[in-house]
Order: sequence, then structure tokens, then C-alpha cells
Amino acid sequence: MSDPLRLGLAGLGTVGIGTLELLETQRNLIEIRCGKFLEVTAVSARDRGKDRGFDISKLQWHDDPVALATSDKVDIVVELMGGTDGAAKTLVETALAAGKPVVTANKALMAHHGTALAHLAESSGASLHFEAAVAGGIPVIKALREGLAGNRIHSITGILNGTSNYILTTMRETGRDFGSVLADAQALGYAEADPSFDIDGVDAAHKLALLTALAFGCEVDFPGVYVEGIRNIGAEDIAFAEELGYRIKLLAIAECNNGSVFQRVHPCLVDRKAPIASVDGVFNAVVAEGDYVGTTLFEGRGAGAYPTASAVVADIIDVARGQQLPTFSLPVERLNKLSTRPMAEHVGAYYLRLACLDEAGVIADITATLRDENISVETMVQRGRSSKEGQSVPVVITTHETNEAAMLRALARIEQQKSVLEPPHLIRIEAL
Ligand SMILES: NC(=O)C1=CN([C@@H]2O[C@H](COP(=O)(O)OP(=O)(O)OC[C@H]3O[C@@H](n4cnc5c(N)ncnc54)[C@H](O)[C@@H]3O)[C@@H](O)[C@H]2O)C=CC1
Ligand SMILES: N[C@@H](CC=O)C(=O)O
Ligand code: NA
Repeated sequence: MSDPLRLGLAGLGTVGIGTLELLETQRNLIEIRCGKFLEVTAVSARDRGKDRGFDISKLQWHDDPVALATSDKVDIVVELMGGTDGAAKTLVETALAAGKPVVTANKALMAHHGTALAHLAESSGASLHFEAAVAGGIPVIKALREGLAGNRIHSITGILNGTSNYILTTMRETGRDFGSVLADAQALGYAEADPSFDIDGVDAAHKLALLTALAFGCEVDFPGVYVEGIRNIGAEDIAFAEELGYRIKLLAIAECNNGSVFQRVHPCLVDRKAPIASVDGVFNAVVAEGDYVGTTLFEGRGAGAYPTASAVVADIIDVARGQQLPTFSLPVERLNKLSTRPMAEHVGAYYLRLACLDEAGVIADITATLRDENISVETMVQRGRSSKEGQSVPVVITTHETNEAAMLRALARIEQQKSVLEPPHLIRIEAL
């Protein structure tokens, strides 16, 4: 047996401790599979004395995580701290510059600096691995980089945030409110340090930008992703969606056509019978359309200590086996800079929920505005009667396919109508 491969692990939170546990309990299996003994030699986190339920007293401790990159006791750096800039970025850059392979779960870092880090890795001959950064335990990076390498990928559609999917599912199944379900997701270790990244769609956008780069062979373009989260989805939307035969999911969608990329993350109504509609709880799913393979669907747990540790360790094993592939499948100079299509060009059907006064002519005014923009109504539901003067009733409208720009013009006018009491709620309907 050759010398052990020595790991320096920065970040001892949900994922860090999950990774240490997995490495310990699967020690023999891993040794047989990669022909090397993996040894964690050094660690770093914010608070040395914290009780983590895992004995770290025999591991070399560094207050400064960046010291792992330069330590002569560390062969591979595993970055599990999080953060776009600051210590995580410096650690990864320093390790790569020193020619040390890096394994990271940090999608924010990769979405903002992925192309530059890939370039650094290539220049120094080190490899950069990020399977845990997208869709947790699902080996989707490996699938795109290796399993589907013979295909041109046309589109990627995914549920990429476990926290939002857990919130939407639990609200639907239990009727509980948004805030208390989010607190559960945090306690379960699913949410980001700043949970607004989860509920505002930013985390899913980070992941989509990485899948886009891999799938279409382009530079990572996180600012090019249109992002909307689930903060404004109410219990009434979830109930109306059910009634109309849909489920609400936060989808991340990337399409590549004629040299331009369209990347968007937003809540969608999807047909209740579509396979992705039944991906519930903390599960994620990724659907990739390839020209030779057709449709592929990958599903599994997208967050949490053990599923994420599973992906981190898979990357470590790849390093131990000597696998060294370009970070985004292609050498950096071969990655294209594709133009971004704006959301205004989106074409699709829409769900609108309006709070309207219950009086004559209201519906006629709304449908006239939609007609003026050539928007055709598919269904309309008006619920209940208001018991007090000035009280609103919900009106839900679904439309046939139309253009986003036309829909936004119509909504701006509808919002001005004095019998419409709140800004309209819009959710896109995605045909899958
Ligand atoms: N929790 C999950 O389900 C998943 C998390 N990730 C990613 O994995 C990374 C870690 O996430 P969690 O374990 O959930 O976070 P966490 O908040 O539970 O743990 C973060 C750890 O990093 C340490 N840390 C943070 N900043 C530091 C600094 N400047 N210097 C030294 N130590 C520092 C903290 O002390 C803590 O031990 C993040 O990039 C996250 O986006 C990826 C997939 C799933
Ligand atoms: N906060 C993320 C964790 C995994 O990437 C999520 O909820 O999906
Ligand atoms: Na993954």
C-alpha cells in the first residue's frame, strides 16, 4: 500500500462533520476502492472548542484555514466553509497555486469565480472538484462531464434547492406556514448560512450557472441568470395550483439555442403528473436533454450532511485514483462566452392571482386589458363573496402561451385598476 493521502479539511459544520464521519465509517471500503489510505491530518473552523459530536482532538488544528493550503502535512484541500470571497476564496486559490488538488462544496464561490479558479487550476496542473456544490448527493457533475460526454446538451431543468423544495412540499402537505417550515429546514442542516440564498432563488441560480457551464461548454455566467425565489408564494397559491391540477416547484432551467443561453430560476406551476412534480421534500432532480441519449433524469437528496458528504468523498476518491479532468469539461480557453437571452423574451403560459373588489365590471376590465395585449385566458376562478364592503376576493386566471413582455405590460395596467387591491401575483406555468 502506498503512502496515505493526507487531507486538510476547512469547515466543520453540517457538511464537514458529515464528511469526517463518512471517511471514518467507510474507511476500509474507501481504502480498497482507491488503493490508498485517506487520512485527515489537519482541520480548521471558527470555533475550536465547540462540541461537534466528533473527536477532532488528534487532528492538527489551524485557526487560519489558509494555512491548510501551505501545510506540508496536507496533500488535498477540502473546502467546506462557504462564502464567495474571503477565507474560502483565498484558501482555494492558495491551494491551487501550490499545485494541490481542491475539493469544494461551495457553489457560491464556484458561481462567482469558477472560470478564474478553473484557469488557475489548469495553469498549476492541480485539479478542482465540486460535485457536492450542485444537487448535493446526486452525481450530476460526473454525469454531465463523463456519462453524457458524447452528447450535445440542449437543456437542463432542475429542482436544485433542497430547502425551498422542502418548504413548498411541507406547506402543501401540512398547511404549515412558511416561517416555521424554514426553521425546520435550518435545523435539519439544509439551509445556507444566510437562508435568503435558498428562498430567494440565489442558491439554485449558483448551481444552475455551474450546470450551464458544464452542459454547454461555456464560461460560468451567474449574473446572466434570471432569479426569483419562493418568498411570495402563499398557501392560497399552493391550494389553487392543486385545484387546477398543478404543483408549485422552484425550477432552474437553462437552454442553449443558436449561440445564446437562457438561464432562469423561478417558481413554476408544473403538471401534477409530470415526473418532476413528485420530487418532494429535500430531494432534487436534474433533467438533461442530450441529442443522442434523449431525456435523462437524476434524482436524490440535494442537501443535508450525509448526502453532501457522499459527493465530497466521491471527489476525494477521484483525486486519490489520479483522475484529473478539466473543471468544466473543457480546457478554459475552449469555453465559449455565450450571449444571454433576457427574461422579456420568455414565452409561456401564466398563472395570475389577483385580490379584487367583488363588484360588477371588475373581471371585464381585467380581461379587456389581457385582450389588449393579445393574451388569451384559459381558466378563471373567483372564490367566495366578500362579507364587508371594500374587502377583496381572490381571482385566479391562467392564460395560454404568451410573451413575458406582453404579460408584464398587462399586469402593470391591471395593478392600476382601482378595484384591484394588491399587486398581482404571477407564477409561470412550465410545460414539462
Ligand atoms: N448544508 C448542506 O446541505 C450543503 C452545503 N453545501 C455547501 O457546503 C459548505 C458548508 O456548508 P455547511 O456545512 O452547511 O455550513 P455550516 O455553517 O454548517 O459550517 C461551516 C463551517 O465552516 C466554518 N467557517 C466558516 N467560515 C470560516 C472562516 N472564515 N474561517 C474558518 N472557518 C470558517 C464554520 O466555523 C463551520 O465549521 C457551504 O459552501 C455550503 O453552501 C453544499 C451542499 C449541501
Ligand atoms: N442550502 C442548499 C444546500 C445544498 O446545496 C439547499 O437547500 O439545497
Ligand atoms: Na452533486
